[in-house]
Amino acid sequence: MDLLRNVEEVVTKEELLNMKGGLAYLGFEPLWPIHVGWLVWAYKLAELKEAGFDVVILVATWHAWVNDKGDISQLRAHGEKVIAVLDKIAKFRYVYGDEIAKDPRYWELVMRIAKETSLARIRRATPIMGRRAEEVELDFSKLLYPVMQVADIFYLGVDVAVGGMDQRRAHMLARDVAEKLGFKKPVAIHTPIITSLSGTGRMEGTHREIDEVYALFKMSKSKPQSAIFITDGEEEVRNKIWAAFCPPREIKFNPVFEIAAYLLIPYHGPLEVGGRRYDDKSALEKDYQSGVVTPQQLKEAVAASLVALLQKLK
Ligand SMILES: Nc1ncnc2c1ncn2[C@@H]1O[C@H](COP(=O)(O)OP(=O)(O)OP(=O)(O)O)[C@@H](O)[C@H]1O
Ligand SMILES: N[C@@H](Cc1ccc(O)cc1)C(=O)O
Repeated sequence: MDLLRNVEEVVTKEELLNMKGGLAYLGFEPLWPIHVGWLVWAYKLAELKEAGFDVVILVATWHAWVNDKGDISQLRAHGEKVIAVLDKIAKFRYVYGDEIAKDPRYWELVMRIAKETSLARIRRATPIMGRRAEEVELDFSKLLYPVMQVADIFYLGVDVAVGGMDQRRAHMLARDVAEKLGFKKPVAIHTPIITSLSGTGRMEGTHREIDEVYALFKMSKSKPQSAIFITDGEEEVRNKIWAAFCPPREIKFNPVFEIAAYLLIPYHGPLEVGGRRYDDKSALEKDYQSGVVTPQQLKEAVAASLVALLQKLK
């Protein structure tokens, strides 16, 4: 099993390759319906499980409440629906944020981590909650969110922290604080992010770090027009893909190409495009960039394959 395939970044590869199993974790804010971007990490977690890791998923009810996504009981109900989909991919273990928050030891960890962290660093970590630093100024609880996410890692005893690229600041903070507090330093695996179906628009004048760019322009359930939901029917999927941003010969921030490259080819391949079969993303990349594969061909192929994949998860 190649754990390094279809990941954007591993910190560090050597540490991961030297591991013989351990606890891998990912957290999500439970809100239904989820979009297809989530499948990228779900399949990576399934690979980790297959490789012998114990995989625990944190249903982050508390964090989602802090992030204004609903009250705890509503969020738990959303979480159940997400778990029903993940169950079709692999049997993972689940813990709930509101359960671990009942333990005083959890809050002791929060305080110890906060003591080792500057306010400036916490402000820079807000992409992990899908927000810009300016947005959290009026609600102090949101500044505790990154500290809680790091506390989750130590509380659960995580060896490998998994998340999309927009989550990297939590994991880098956990690595730094682990050293200061003498805790186990987690390896971080960051999976690729699928861009919003409407693309990024014009990005000039925005000198942003890459994880901020991802947080702003990713396919996101907060922007329903940007996303293909797991609940979308065949016609909806086809219409959305048909209308999606998909510039010819351009693969960067091209959501249709990314769905093919990061989701369909690795986990539901091979992908049949314009009469050719692709079981490796670099071949499709080359053919798309040279114009051998057109946006229309790519859209047709992605829509058909995605409809079939979603069918399996319903
Ligand atoms: N577009 C995407 N492509 C790939 N992974 C994603 C995408 N969006 C989110 N993720 C990953 O899914 C996990 C949950 O993220 P998050 O709750 O922010 O997703 P979301 O559904 O877009 O929510 P929101 O709209 O509230 O930001 C994180 O690990 C994140 O990196
Ligand atoms: N920050 C994550 C959710 C999360 C919450 C707590 C964690 O420990 C990990 C992840 C997101 O927005 O999706």
